[in-house]
Amino acid sequence: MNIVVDGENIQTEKTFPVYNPINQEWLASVPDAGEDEAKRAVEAAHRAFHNWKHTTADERSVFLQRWFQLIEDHTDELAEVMTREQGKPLKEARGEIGYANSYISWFAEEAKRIYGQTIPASKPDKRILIQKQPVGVVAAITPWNFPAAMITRKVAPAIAAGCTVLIKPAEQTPLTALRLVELAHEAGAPPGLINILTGDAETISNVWMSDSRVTKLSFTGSTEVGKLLMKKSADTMKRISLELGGQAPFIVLPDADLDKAVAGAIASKFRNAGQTCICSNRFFVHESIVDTFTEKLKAAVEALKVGDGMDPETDIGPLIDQGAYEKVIKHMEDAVDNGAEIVTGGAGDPSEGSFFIQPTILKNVTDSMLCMNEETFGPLVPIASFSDESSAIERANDTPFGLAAYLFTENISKALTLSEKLDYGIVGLNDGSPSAAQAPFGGFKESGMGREGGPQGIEEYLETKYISLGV
Ligand SMILES: NC(=O)C1=CN([C@@H]2O[C@H](COP(=O)(O)OP(=O)(O)OC[C@H]3O[C@@H](n4cnc5c(N)ncnc54)[C@H](O)[C@@H]3O)[C@@H](O)[C@H]2O)C=CC1
Ligand SMILES: O=C(O)[C@H](O)CS(=O)(=O)O
Repeated sequence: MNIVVDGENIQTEKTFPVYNPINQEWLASVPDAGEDEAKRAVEAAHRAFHNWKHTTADERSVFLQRWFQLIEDHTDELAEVMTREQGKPLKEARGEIGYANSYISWFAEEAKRIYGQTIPASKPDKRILIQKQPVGVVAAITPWNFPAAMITRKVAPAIAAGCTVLIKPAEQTPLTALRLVELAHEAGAPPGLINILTGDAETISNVWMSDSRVTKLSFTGSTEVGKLLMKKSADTMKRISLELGGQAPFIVLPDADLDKAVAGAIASKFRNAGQTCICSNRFFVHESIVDTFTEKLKAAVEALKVGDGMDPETDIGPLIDQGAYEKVIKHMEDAVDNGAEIVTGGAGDPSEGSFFIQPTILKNVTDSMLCMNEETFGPLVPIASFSDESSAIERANDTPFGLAAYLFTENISKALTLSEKLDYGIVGLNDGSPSAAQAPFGGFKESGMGREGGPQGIEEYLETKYISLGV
């Protein structure tokens, strides 16, 4: 696989391997780009920006539609690449390609709706005109858990807005991103519009973060790295969008439809083997229904099949690496050591190089346990009970994170009033799968800043200018 800078396929002397997380099988070696390539990419993107920003909305939309169609036509191929490098089940990978593509189709339309304004002036001899202009060269740094969607969720609005892009995908999952960029060039991307580098994250990002020609950073990943990049953005005052960690509460009120709540728990917890930033992480279930809910959830969890993502029957693949595996086991063991009980699951596969963990439910969980205070990022369901709603909301909000929360109730006034009290950017109300390209995805507090998707998503790549006209 090649990286692409200024429309050219580039190889480097040094490369690094990409492995299949299910068996550590070598899949490919990709360029280990460094400072020189990172600088070349900025040159290319900056040069291309001075052309791309003058394209019409229709021209940008037509390019995005062509890219969309090529991705649509290559769904099976892209999904297989993703499953092999990331481990998620093929059916989920196909779903992600469709989800990733929905951002391209959404912003192919939004490109044509970048409206300005005129504002009535306070003086008769003035006219006030508001315009939106592209922010410039965008650095996009993305995580391994959604190797396609996290690319298009940034690149599509940036291009629609008239920007050019520098992409650094996660080292664990570069192959999907490289293939997406290949297809973008088949769709007619001009040289320098989309540049993608694989290599040492710190080396590449240090070049981009210190170059004032890079005017925007869009990052998705851990809060720790997000904070680091936010600091590095200050020297050149880059505009920044950060989609960071989560620690979603999942609250079940006594009047909830328990079948809906169980379906919502499965959807919000086990997608990508629990490796999504909006996965439910802490379950708060009213004491009057906690036993029934737990039994129903146990039956649903025990029906999930753990295995090779290439097997169409598989529901849960391996975790991405040893570190991810060890973190989930640590959370599980800490909870049991402090009094939690395993309802089902509880086993990992300790054989070397295997990162499987059985989907696990813990009951009698208390708020002091690690799994209730850290993002587990794995197939673990810690269930704590509550007696009154206000304490449940208070405990749900008691975290530095504020990305997604889930609430199940059939009482509409409780649904609305309690959703309003949840300090989260996303609330799944009787819904375990809130993500959609039409919705502004993003968090409060240390879960990040800015929004991706929805009408707000393109604003991240636009500057607002007003022209004061003397008449
Ligand atoms: N809010 C959201 O939408 C999402 C948040 N996340 C969060 O990210 C974490 C898991 O994803 P990871 O890929 O492990 O996160 P990560 O933060 O380690 O890596 C994300 C990206 O940042 C790069 N990176 C790592 N260290 C860097 C540095 N010092 N300078 C510049 N770039 C650097 C990586 O190469 C990768 O491309 C979890 O905490 C998860 O919650 C992940 C996906 C989506
Ligand atoms: O990386 C993630 O966890 C995604 O942002 C979640 S989603 O948008 O795919 O739901």
